[in-house]
Amino acid sequence: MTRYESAKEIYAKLGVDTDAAIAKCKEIPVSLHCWQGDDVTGFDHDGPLTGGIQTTGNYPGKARTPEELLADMDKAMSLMPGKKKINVHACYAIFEDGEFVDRDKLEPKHFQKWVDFAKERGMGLDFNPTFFSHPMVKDGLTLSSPDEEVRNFWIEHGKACIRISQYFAEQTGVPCVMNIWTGDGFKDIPADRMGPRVRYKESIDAILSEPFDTNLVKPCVESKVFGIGVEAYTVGSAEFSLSYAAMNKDKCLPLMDNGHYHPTEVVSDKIPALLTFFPEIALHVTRPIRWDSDHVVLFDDETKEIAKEIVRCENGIDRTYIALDYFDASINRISAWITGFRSFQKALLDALCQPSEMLKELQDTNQMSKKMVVMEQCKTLPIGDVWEEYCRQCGVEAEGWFDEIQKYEDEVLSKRA
Ligand SMILES: C[C@H](O)[C@H](O)[C@@H](O)C(=O)CO
Ligand SMILES: [Mn+2]
Repeated sequence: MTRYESAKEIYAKLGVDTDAAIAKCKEIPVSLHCWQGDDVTGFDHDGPLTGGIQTTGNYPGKARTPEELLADMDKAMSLMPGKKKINVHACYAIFEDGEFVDRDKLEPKHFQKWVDFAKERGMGLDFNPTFFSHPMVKDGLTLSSPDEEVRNFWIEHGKACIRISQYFAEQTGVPCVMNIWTGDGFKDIPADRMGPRVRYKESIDAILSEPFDTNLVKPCVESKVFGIGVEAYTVGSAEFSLSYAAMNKDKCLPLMDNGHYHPTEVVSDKIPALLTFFPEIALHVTRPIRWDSDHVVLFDDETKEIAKEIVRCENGIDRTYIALDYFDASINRISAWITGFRSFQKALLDALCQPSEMLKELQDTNQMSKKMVVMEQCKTLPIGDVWEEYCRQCGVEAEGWFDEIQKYEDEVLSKRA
């Protein structure tokens, strides 16, 4: 008997069909963020990363060109099991022959290489307007700026991104999630907390007035508690973003990033709360350490709980758009990509292998002692053997893949100046 056959029998005793779990896991798309590959630099500016987020570390070999980034992404994806989408930020526009247009003038053609790349690999694309690392971020503000010229520039950027998202969806045949996040806020106590929020609301309204097919483009608003340099006040707070999405349910989704809340809050508990009211939601899965530090996602307790809620909630898998969002510049970036993606895949597989129906029944019949005992039992089930089988069926190694990364580092990354 193989290890998988033995594991299958152990799970079956709890009513879990591991073959079905493996088959389901292969169907769930997880969006891989292009920005882990170059520390959120992009191709449309030379300046540093600014606007409330920060990468730390200086590991050699970062991608410097579109060709290098796409090659690195390909290498990373070749070692990941499961279904992927690709998440692109607007600052990753690829210009041909010295052409340059500013963010308010971007067109689908500036992302044609991304579209070709995704289509060749049978993947969908997600998109993000880039409201940071740009001179039009004035006094730390974009869509909420009191300066009309600044606001209009960023509204035009947002509208351009809606058109590009629609193009992505039409080209790939897969809906495109378009996430609006700005770092707008203040370092110290504001005198006017409402004015920026009213302007932010009106600016998002203006962006979403751009015509688009709501079946193809899924605009989201991402909240945040605070960012570097804007410690006192964030315009797009949790209450603001959730209220905006709730009032515009027909064309906007709430996006929760699990690094964007107070450290004792958990997104796993917020998922069923939001799915009670919203037809669809979106997630950025990350790993915060003390703050929104964007460490590489691991197979840790909260990651497992997030996956369990996606799987347990009514049609949660079909109603949740999952994307990863982390950027570690202190380690091999391709290894970071793979470790985070695999960790979330593992969490999804683990969630699909839980005896969820039985546990729910125990809860609903108030058999809490037995529920606790079974939940504890589940923690030592042989998920590693199911993972091994999942990876085998997906054509990748379960473990041992780091040798490939070391080889790529020696042969390719180390040659980059
Ligand atoms: C680059 C992303 O848009 C960014 O990380 C955003 O989603 C975020 O989480 C900012 O803290
Ligand atoms: Mn995020």
